Amino acid sequence: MELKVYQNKVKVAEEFSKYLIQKSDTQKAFHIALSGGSTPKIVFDVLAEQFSTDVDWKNIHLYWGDERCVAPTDDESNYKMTVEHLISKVDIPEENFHRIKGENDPKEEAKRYGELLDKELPKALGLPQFDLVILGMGDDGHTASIFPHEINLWVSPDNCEVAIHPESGQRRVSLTGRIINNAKTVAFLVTGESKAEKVKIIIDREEGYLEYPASHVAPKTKDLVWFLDAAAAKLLTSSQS
Ligand SMILES: O=C(O)[C@H](O)[C@@H](O)[C@H](O)[C@H](O)COP(=O)(O)O
Repeated sequence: MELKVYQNKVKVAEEFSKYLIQKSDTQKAFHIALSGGSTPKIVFDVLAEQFSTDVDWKNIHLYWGDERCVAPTDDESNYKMTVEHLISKVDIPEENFHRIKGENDPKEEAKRYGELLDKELPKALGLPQFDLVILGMGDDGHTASIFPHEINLWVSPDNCEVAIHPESGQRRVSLTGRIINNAKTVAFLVTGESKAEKVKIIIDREEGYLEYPASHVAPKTKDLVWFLDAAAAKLLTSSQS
């Protein structure tokens, strides 16, 4: 596991953009699972506005790690956010992005998307393999849309599951642990003081850390990188950050 700590959200966004450019510069299809949330929004803005010509978008294939069960025009939609902050600003072919259809019946969509991954992604150890999975982490330690109250979904035998937001009751379709941990690389994008306590508990494996889904992110390749701002990393000892 590697920790990369930067002064603020914009610096995290700039440095992650450079990291993504370096990782995806392979002249062949690069499959990414995107996250929702406020941190990726800033990353997408910076990537689109400062680095769009540095990425060979025809080789980039975008998927989502989770999606709210809402229409693609709904302000809650991760797809809508990604279109507004990234897709609409870069020259990525229409056939290169594959949204989770939040307007569909959740169970049927979880099945459909799971089958899409089986069909479209390269395989490793018999499972679909992303080149890069981008994850956020909620204040409660959730990641993708696997929440602490449904942590059993992490070990689902399926590629995708239907989850329920603990406060709003909103249904979501989420990748499960078997796909996330089969990725070549997983990058957390975590910023803000509200994350500091869980970042410390999870990274230091403090008592009770396994209650938090984010602590179960452990790619088999061991290629796990945390991009943190100083606020989210403030409780880590200096040797770690
Ligand atoms: O659909 C979502 O909301 C995200 O996938 C979710 O898992 C997000 O990454 C965390 O809630 C952190 O969000 P912030 O980046 O806004 O803190």
